[in-house]
Amino acid sequence: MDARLQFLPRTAEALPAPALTPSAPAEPVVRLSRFTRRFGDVTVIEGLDLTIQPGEFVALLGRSGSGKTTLLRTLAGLDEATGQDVTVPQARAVVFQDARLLPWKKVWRNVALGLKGPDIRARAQHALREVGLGHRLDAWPLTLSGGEAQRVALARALVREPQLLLLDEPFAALDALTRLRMHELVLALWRAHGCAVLMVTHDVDEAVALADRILVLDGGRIAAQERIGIARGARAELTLQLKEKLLGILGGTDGRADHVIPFPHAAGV
Ligand SMILES: Nc1ncnc2c1ncn2[C@@H]1O[C@H](COP(=O)(O)OP(=O)(O)OP(=O)(O)O)[C@@H](O)[C@H]1O
Repeated sequence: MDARLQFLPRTAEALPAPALTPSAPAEPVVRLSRFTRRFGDVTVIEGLDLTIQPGEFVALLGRSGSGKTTLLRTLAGLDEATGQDVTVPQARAVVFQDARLLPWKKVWRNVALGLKGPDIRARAQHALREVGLGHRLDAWPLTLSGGEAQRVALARALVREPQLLLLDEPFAALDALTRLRMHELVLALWRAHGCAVLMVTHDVDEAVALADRILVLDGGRIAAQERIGIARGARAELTLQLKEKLLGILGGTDGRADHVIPFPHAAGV
């Protein structure tokens, strides 16, 4: 790890989200041990170990086809993990690149999907307020912008109070300004809810801006990881330095990990 990253003090902003009690050593929310996934003869992930602590914000980078979505789908329970040692919390939620709203259900009903009880509209309303869309409760999904639809998808995830929030390139389809606003929103929601986050992204800048820890998946394993022990507000000057390092690992030149020339694996972690 870069010495500058290692020795800069952690500030309050960089500490885990507030729902945690620092005195109680918490169990990890995710524990994968020697996890392997094959599709036919092709091994996508091999012998991968991964632990995520409560309240931790982890970004997962990797070239196209490196298995990021496969790993995320396993953690979401959407892919089989037969015979594997996989520990994930029951309370988990996923947000994909596209919002996947049901167009025939009003916005609040999309958020409340699967919830039970007399107060589900109020719960959906609360979640929609959190993402700044309290006024679009009765709107139809097709009347929303792309950014608004992703906010609804976030509300739908958070209304379930997940211990683990899985984000699969959630901002990739948004314009640059909307993406920056969504970064601020996700950080605010993460702090308010105290859940652990695993975010798949191709965007090194996004990973540096948001995460406590960045993992690079390559060759079916975690090829590198970086911990960022400084406040998010103070990261701008580090971005270039860290970006160069991560792009070196990914073998890229333009900030998008899927546009890169093959590069030898970095040292394991
Ligand atoms: N259901 C499946 N059947 C067969 N092969 C699959 C299946 N799902 C994924 N794969 C293969 O596994 C590999 C990893 O796919 P995955 O979608 O996890 O990669 P990724 O890192 O998320 O890629 P991208 O960045 O392009 O989204 C790819 O080669 C893909 O073709």
